Amino acid sequence: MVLALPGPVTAAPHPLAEGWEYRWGDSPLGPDGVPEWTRAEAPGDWQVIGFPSNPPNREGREQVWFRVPLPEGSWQEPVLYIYSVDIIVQVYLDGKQIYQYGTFDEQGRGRFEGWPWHAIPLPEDFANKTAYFRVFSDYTDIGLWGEVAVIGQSELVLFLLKESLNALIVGGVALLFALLALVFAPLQGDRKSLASLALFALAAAIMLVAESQASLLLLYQPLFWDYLAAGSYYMLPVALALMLAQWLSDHRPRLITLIWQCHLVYLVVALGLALTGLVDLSSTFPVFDALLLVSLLGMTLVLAQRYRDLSNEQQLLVIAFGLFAGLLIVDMAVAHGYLPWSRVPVSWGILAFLLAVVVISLKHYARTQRALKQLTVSLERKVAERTARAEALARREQARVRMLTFENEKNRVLGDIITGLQDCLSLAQAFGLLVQNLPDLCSPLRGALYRRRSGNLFDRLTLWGVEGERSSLPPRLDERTGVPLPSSVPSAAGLTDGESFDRAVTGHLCFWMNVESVDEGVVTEAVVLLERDGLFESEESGYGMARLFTALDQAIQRIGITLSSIALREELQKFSYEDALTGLKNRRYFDQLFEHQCAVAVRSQMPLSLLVVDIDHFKDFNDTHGHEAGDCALRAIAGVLHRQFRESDIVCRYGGEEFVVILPGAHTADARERAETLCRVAAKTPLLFEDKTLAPVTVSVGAASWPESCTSPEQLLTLADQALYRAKHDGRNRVWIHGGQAA
Ligand SMILES: Nc1nc2c(ncn2[C@@H]2O[C@H](COP(=O)(O)OP(=O)(O)OP(=O)(O)O)[C@@H](O)[C@H]2O)c(=O)[nH]1
Repeated sequence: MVLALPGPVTAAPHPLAEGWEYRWGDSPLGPDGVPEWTRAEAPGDWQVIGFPSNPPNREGREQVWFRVPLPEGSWQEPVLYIYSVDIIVQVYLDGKQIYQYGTFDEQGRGRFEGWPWHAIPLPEDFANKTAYFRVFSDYTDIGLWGEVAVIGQSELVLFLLKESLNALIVGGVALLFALLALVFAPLQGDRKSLASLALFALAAAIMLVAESQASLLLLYQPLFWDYLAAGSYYMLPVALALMLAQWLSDHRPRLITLIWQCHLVYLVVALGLALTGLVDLSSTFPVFDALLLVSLLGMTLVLAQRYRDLSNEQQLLVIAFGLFAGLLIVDMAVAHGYLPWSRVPVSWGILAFLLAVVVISLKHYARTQRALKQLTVSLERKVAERTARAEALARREQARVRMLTFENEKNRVLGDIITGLQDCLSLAQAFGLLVQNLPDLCSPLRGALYRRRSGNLFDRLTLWGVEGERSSLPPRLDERTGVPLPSSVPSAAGLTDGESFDRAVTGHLCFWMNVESVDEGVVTEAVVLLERDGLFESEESGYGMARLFTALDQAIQRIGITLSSIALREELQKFSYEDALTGLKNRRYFDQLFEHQCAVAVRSQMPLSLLVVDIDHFKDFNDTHGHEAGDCALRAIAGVLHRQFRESDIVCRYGGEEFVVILPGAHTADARERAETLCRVAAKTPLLFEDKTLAPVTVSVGAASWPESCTSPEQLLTLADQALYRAKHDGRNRVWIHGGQAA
């Protein structure tokens, strides 16, 4: 028993710690209706007891009397303060009932009406008088409970407030907790855990306030506060077990689930029965306490088993839980009289538990903040990376669009070049066109076009984009420039790797323009060298350069193919104008050219002569030496003709053993002289055939000149032919000039 009140000082509270006696049973009433046991002289067996609670040998009895002498002292408005009574009481002094709590029936029984504190007003002359207490209880405990003291009315209020202070403060803190947890529960990930914490804190707050003695100062409704205290008290194990279930969510023991379910059911059933009047609220406490004891032990057992599996934070909570549970058990033991009465600081256990939660929550908060910070940093980094990727993609896309536009433009230029080339009759004409248009195709790259002159030597045909002096592109290409020569590069088309070109010509792009001819097969007819600086300097340069290179390579291959067809056509054309046996121009060529030369002569008023040359007795020669020898003779005379006349003269085989020579600008005298020389040289030219030297053949020549022989140059052939006839007729191996004489 702890009486927290100060010692017996006048005007100070005086605890009634001594002189208590008890007596089982109920007093008979005297004729005046006053219980006889309130008279001092009444016979009876009063037993001494340390404190008027739970006298020994109860044996199911529900009625007991206590008495105590009241102390001396002077108090302002003295009251007899009793913390509480199990469960109803009447107080007598001087044979008069001075107080009653609860209703006693005729059998001296009554119902539970709450556990309020009692302030029993005392008359002024109470000193040294004996106070009698008639108590009824069908509860486990019987008698007075807590402090019993004489105290002044105003001191009592202060005393009650002081005693309740702890509970009120902790209750307020717990209520704040509950509200915070309820507010944050919907926002946090572990909302079940927070919700059960909120439930615990709320139940603890209500319990502490409802159980505090100050609550009755606010509202003197003992049963209301007791129901509130009971409900919140019964809710505590539900909230506790729910919290444990959350902590052990990985391996939630069924026992924990069973505990909170049982307590919830008990709460509803007990309060329901008490509220409907089927049982007294007081009688629900012992059962609950027994259940709570079992539950606490069960929870402790589960936690002890799982203690090692728990995190440090959970272990801290378990320790706080242990403290709280221990205080609860002590409180129960005090309440049921197993331990002497004292104020058990259950509120401190609740506070410790809540503080542990605060510490952990703050730690969690700090950790969450750190994680959030890290998440923010990593998100920002990711956003930056994605932005950079998107920008790079956009730049690449822009470059691709530029490239496509560039390629489209180049394809158009290439198309024009190919169309132009298809109209060309000769390679010379084709290269003329390339000189004009290749810069367009290759721009903005600076470069030059080289054409093979002979062997491995290439002449620069054109240069674009740079001043000649400052160009790194050489005027000629040969082995010394480092450009791979056609003979050492079997297939330029196979080289599609820019690096190969780098190795070939450092700093330049080099393209081979291959042309296929009947005579020589595939030869590199031209080389295009491009300076690679200045274009696609961005990060996509590798990509752009590779595409550009591929596009140009394909374009130049197409040009090469087109040039090949021009070369072929040129060769075919050459063959159609050339006599295969002698290599001289043929009659078709003569016909076209003679007409042209006639026109030129008339236009330029330059003289024009024509010789018709015929081998004499060629039939006999063939017959004598054979046709092969005849061919040999034809080639020999062709050679003489080729050597005897100038570049500007045109020598053609007219057919069979007959030749014609057009002499632009030659008068009759010139024609005569040249024809006579021809006759002489032919007659002296030995014929080598199959290691034999045959006798030379002679030729007869008929000649005619414009304007001496005729008015129109077109008449020259007829006139020269007539002259030839005269030369033959006159004996052959001679020259006959039309309109003149034989030579
Ligand atoms: N071997 C060879 N003989 C040819 C060729 N073209 C024509 N001839 C021959 O040339 C001969 C021409 O004979 P003719 O027209 O009678 O004249 P000719 O024998 O030269 O007598 P003249 O012209 O009067 O001196 C024929 O026998 C032809 O077969 C040729 O390409 N090769």
